[in-house]
Amino acid sequence: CVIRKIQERTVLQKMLEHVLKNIEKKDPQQFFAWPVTDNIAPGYSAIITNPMDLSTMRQKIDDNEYKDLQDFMEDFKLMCTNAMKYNHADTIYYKASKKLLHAGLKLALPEKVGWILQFMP
Ligand SMILES: CC(=O)c1cc(-c2ccccc2)c2ncccn12
Repeated sequence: CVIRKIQERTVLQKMLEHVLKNIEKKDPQQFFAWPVTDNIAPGYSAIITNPMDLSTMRQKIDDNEYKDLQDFMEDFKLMCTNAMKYNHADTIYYKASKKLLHAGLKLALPEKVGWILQFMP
């Protein structure tokens, strides 16, 4: 049997996990929790060429695909701007994504995460 090596979580992964958890708290309706499907959003995959959602971001943290916080925040901004592109400004999804974008950017400010940067190699 192949013993799956328990990967050590890097300091960066722990920090991104912390930011992600706080972003998830800002999306109680879980609009951003999973990939948007063409079933719930007609024509979505034709309009949004680079889809992104919180479950995909979590998987990328686990697979250590983010090289730094900025890299992670690029995916977060992509997720929010996708919603503002597909949904009209008067929809709950557009409004929720705008609110989430601003709340999420604040969570990534140095005074929010700076304390951990001192532990990074
Ligand atoms: C994020 C987004 O664009 C979105 C999430 C949802 C959504 C709705 C219910 C449950 C989960 C996601 C959605 N529905 C229709 C059109 C767009 N959306």
